[in-house]
Amino acid sequence: MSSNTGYSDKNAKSVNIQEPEERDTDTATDKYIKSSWERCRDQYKMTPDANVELVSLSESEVRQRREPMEKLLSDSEEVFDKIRTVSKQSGYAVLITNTEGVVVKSYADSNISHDLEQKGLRQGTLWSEKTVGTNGLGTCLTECKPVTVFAEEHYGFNLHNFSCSAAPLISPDGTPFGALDISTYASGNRLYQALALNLVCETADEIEAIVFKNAYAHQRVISLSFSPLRPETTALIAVNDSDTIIAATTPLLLTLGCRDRYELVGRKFQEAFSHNSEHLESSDVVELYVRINAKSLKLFATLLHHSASETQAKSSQSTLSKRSEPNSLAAKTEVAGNQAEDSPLFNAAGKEPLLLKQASRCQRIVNKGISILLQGETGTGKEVWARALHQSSERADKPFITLNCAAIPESLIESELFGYGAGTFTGGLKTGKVGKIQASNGGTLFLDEIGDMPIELQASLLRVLAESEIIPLGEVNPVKVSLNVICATHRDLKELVSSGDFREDLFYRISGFQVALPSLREREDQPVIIEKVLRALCLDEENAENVQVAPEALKVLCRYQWPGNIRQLKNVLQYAMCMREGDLIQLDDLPDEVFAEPATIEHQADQFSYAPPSRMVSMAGVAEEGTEPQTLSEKEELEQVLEQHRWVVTRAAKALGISRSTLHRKIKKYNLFIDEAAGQLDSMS
Ligand SMILES: Nc1ncnc2c1ncn2[C@@H]1O[C@H](COP(=O)(O)OP(=O)(O)OP(=O)(O)O)[C@@H](O)[C@H]1O
Repeated sequence: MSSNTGYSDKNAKSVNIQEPEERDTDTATDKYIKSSWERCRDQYKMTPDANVELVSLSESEVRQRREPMEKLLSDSEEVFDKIRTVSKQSGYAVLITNTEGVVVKSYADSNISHDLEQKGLRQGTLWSEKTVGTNGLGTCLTECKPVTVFAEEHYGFNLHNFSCSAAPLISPDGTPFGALDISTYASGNRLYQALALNLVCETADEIEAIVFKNAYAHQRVISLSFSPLRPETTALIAVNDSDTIIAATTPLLLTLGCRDRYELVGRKFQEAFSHNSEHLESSDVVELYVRINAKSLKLFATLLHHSASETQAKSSQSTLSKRSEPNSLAAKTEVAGNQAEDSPLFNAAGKEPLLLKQASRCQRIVNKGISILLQGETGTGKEVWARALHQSSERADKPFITLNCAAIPESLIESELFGYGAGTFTGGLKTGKVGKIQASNGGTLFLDEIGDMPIELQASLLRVLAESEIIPLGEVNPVKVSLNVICATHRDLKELVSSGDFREDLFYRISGFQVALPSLREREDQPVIIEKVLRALCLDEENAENVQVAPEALKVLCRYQWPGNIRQLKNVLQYAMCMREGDLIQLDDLPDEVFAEPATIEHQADQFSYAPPSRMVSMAGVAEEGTEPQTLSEKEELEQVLEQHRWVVTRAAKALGISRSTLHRKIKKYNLFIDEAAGQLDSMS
């Protein structure tokens, strides 16, 4: 067996080898088949007379690959039953692979499909294009597009008997997580295969919709269709509490003619559809207009379900209105009145109106299993807020564990998080170590500076969050954990997602509800915060209970820009406490930094790693919107590489060493949608 497959030779079984003839790529009619033949010849170095062998994985290797897809397979059982019924009648085998092309599940319900099983169309075989050459599953996964590979379109001569139609299975973040295929013996009639491709696409859409609804079970999900009488069940959109579109399914993107999912995802629903999604009511069909790529379309929207916070708000409102009808204003007042103003969250909010509102919202969702992401500059009180959330929750008497991803070396984050078994590391503790995740079991894990988490670890964290179990390093048995994770960052995570430095699926997993903590200079309650921090410091010093800030000193403090926010304020007041004589902090007691002009403050800001999102430089070095295009040569280089890669964005991005979304933005920025290229553009990649 070829050694580059990564699978053990002992499992390799070859099938039915014949001598193929020279393959003329110009005879391939379908553009995907043509590109695939070229890849086989040029990239995989498959010579036309090479043997095409099938790799069969061992049962445990297959189990390992099926495990992450187990939930999907059980959730989609009904959909699989439908396609199995059709396949049984028509003599097709149904195959589901992971992204490597390993068949993790197959159904063979007819005599023909049993026969196909014997030929290798069964669980455990590997159908990656790199290993087998042009084939339905492998080429579909490589192109990330539905394809039919009919008879002699297969690169391997020994596969010419087959006809396969496959469609990618797309996760809510737009990345494929596998492929679905139906295959049979090739007959002379291509029409059957066209129908098969249709069936496989529709089934893949239904599976995508199921995964989507599960992933956004706590968000507002809306279905959109062209006809009020036929509500589309697979064209779905998820919108968060701020009315921002956070995900859309492939059928919807195709319906709208989006060339890129970010033509929709990330936009405000109100701006895209001229309607606030909050105003959609379940069961009512609402007519909407959307404008994408200079095309205006009429659509019909149905709200499938509310977000968790809305549902909660609605149920508490209805309870209240039952008690205090007919005056709904009175009900609202009662909600406000019920909030314990001295609760940890209200205490952290001070008198800042924006934060008081957030405190009230957080109070409602804190025990609802909704992940909360805290965003704000350094020193704005993200950890204080996280602790307040923990103290306000049902987990208050359980541990609150913090991990600052920016403060420890990347190489240690994994063992800090997951812990390790006895004797796992040379130099590690002999007894092993319990990781932070396990230590926070039942309580709260606060992941500070989540934007600094290494990308490889993000996948492991996502798995832990999805499955609520960890496997400590060097151990084999998983440990169940009850997790409440609060994440915080001073970085613009969306920007990191765009530049490929932060996983989009993790972003949505950790940001069920976002709290933006304002900088100190933006706060309306500066004097209140100054007083509060001063009082806390006075408690630490004997006979300091009467210390006050003189009015002119207070004016200077309120005018200052505070790049280091409340942490810096604390340091400044500590200094002033040492300098003061008597009970009054005077102008002279303040450090020089607070007299700096705003211009110098920007410089200081860098020292405090103060980086407001609007000034953030993207990781891939892309100029921000509105800035001048960098150079003409960058545009030329992009065009050249895109041409080389036939406008398959995924491949071109890889060649350029940038993420797909960054390349999409550059394509837009330089207006590279020339007509003939636009047609070929790998839009959904
Ligand atoms: N609302 C508040 N009232 C009083 N002190 C506060 C408040 N918020 C924050 N502080 C103080 O400011 C300092 C910084 O707070 P905290 O560590 O929570 O900020 P942060 O945003 O998590 O910072 P970083 O991003 O650098 O981790 C701490 O000393 C904290 O006690």
